[in-house]
Amino acid sequence: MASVAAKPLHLPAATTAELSSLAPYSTAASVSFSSARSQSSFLGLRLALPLKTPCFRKRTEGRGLRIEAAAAARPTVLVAEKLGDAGLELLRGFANVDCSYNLAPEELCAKISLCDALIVRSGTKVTREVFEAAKGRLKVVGRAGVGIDNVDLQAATEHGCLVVNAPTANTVAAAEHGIALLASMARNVAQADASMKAGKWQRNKYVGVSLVGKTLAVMGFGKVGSEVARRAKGLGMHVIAHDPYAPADRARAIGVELVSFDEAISAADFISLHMPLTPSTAKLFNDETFAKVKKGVRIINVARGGVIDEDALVRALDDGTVAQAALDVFTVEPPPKDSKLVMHEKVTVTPHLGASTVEAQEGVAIEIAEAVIGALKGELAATAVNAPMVPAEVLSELAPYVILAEKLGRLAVQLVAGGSGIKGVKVVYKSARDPDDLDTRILRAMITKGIIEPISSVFVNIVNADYTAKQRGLRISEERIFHDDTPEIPLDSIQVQLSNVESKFASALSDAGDIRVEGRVKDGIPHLTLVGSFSVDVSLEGNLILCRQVDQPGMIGHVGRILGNQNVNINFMSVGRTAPRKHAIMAIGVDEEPDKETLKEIGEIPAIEEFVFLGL
Ligand SMILES: NC(=O)c1ccc[n+]([C@@H]2O[C@H](COP(=O)([O-])OP(=O)(O)OC[C@H]3O[C@@H](n4cnc5c(N)ncnc54)[C@H](O)[C@@H]3O)[C@@H](O)[C@H]2O)c1
Ligand SMILES: O=C(O)[C@H](O)COP(=O)(O)O
Repeated sequence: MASVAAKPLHLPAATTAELSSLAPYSTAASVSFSSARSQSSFLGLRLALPLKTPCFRKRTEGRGLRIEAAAAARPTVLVAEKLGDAGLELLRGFANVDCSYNLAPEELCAKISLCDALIVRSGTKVTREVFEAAKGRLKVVGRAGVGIDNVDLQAATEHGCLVVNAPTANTVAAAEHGIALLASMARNVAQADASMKAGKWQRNKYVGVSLVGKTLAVMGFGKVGSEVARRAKGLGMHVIAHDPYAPADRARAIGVELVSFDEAISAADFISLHMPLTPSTAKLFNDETFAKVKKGVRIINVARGGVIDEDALVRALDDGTVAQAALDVFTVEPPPKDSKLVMHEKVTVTPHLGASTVEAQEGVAIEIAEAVIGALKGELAATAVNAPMVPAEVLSELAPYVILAEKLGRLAVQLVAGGSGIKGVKVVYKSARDPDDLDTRILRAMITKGIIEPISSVFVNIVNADYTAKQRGLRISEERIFHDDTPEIPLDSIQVQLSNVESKFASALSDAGDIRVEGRVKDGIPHLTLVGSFSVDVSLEGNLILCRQVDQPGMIGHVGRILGNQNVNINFMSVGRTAPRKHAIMAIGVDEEPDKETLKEIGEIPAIEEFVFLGL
């Protein structure tokens, strides 16, 4: 293989396509492309650049290109429920913040198309209608808390909208509230308080039960459940837990035994609920379940109202199966004023106060503001709910491979002859890493983006890549090949194969008849290294002309002259051949897009057998 560098390499610069993709948006800050590129590329520029007025100036800085928004336009964040001041302050430093609380569903739908981000707590239903009404502008929904059962995740994913939550800042508050309800229920604090305020002194009526030595079953041994368990042990309780997905050693470490569902509910004097509301936990506590509990059990729920069949609970309270219940959450919030459950004398209630401490709300507000700002900047949030969580260090290591992956997808799809329809995509990663040490989800998403975006109006990002591929009937399979090299480098090469398609450039077909392109990262720059069965070596910047020719002297000069005459700048040229004087492939990287006449002239060179122009 001969490789001729016609010009020194440039670091990746924003292409014409990228610049034009910025057009419908303006931005709060600047987006810069340097050798490693900004993380905005991972989620797609449209996620990073949310606003409307296009007003960019280009200026070269060192070896990269920087694009800055000349307009002072900023993204808009709609805060639909009360959020702590510290979080609001952070948001205001970056975006226009509209705090509009208690919006009716139609008011939310009316506002949302003007917003780039929406922040809610548990009181706002973010339905499919909201995503549809957003008309593609909404880039991120931030749930200032843990439970995301009020957000239609499927609709968010289909619309390429990232959902992030604040999963840790209210854990202790919720656990403390669970313990507060446990203790106050056992000692009838709320009932006795109401009675005294009604002028009564009922010491005999409000005899309670002790906690020490009693068995508490923690149902759902996650963040809140394990904190409740820890505290209950401090109160001298015997704690068991049921959680089908919790590791036994985590439970053992705090002296808690993990048991089956039936064992837990039949042994417990107190049952505390801490699982999420999902299709499999909805109404998990029902008539059938209450039939198995120890008679006179007491139940605490600071998880979600929907995990209990509330009518069944009223029946169980009425017949004494359940002695008392303490509830912070309800199937419908707020519950109806005449709710039998809320009004039941054996029930202690609070209006979803689990997360409502000053400390927790400050923490949640900061956690969600940071996640939303990060997402608007195009970074992958560590608390993403509907996208793969890729740690920052992994992202930065994979940055050039992410660009390579998208470009290979873009190249491969442009080699398909119209009408042949792509079905199967195979990606082969060659790496010295153990498969567990190489997270390819983001690479797969970017290949999908590269394949789908040039042939459709769909905007693909890491959130909706798998969904969009499935929608289009695109099957993407991945294969790892072990490469005997240093595992310091995450990948040796990425190969993209499109099966069962015809190519407009027959030389791109492998012996098996698949379109095949392979690339590597060299000095941080993505390179194309294989087309069909031909080795080449060309940096993936700007545009590419691929020619198959009879290998003979003067070809490089001939094509170079035609391009030069039209003032088309060549940034790289590489020739790969099967054998001297047989067939060769010439890959030419060009900064500008040659006009049709120029391309025709190249095609008319007698030794050129086929050629194709590819925009990257
Ligand atoms: N009342 C409040 O204000 C308040 C505050 C915080 C959290 N919450 C709610 O508490 C719940 C727990 O929050 P978290 O932060 O601990 O979440 P988490 O994800 O850390 O823990 C949930 C646990 O439930 C387990 N689980 C799932 N399905 C289960 C099942 N069928 N049976 C038993 N366990 C199951 C999971 O394995 C996980 O360990 C959530 O519903 C959350 O919305 C309420
Ligand atoms: O899931 C949660 O984080 C809690 O239920 C808190 O909800 P809230 O933010 O509406 O108080």
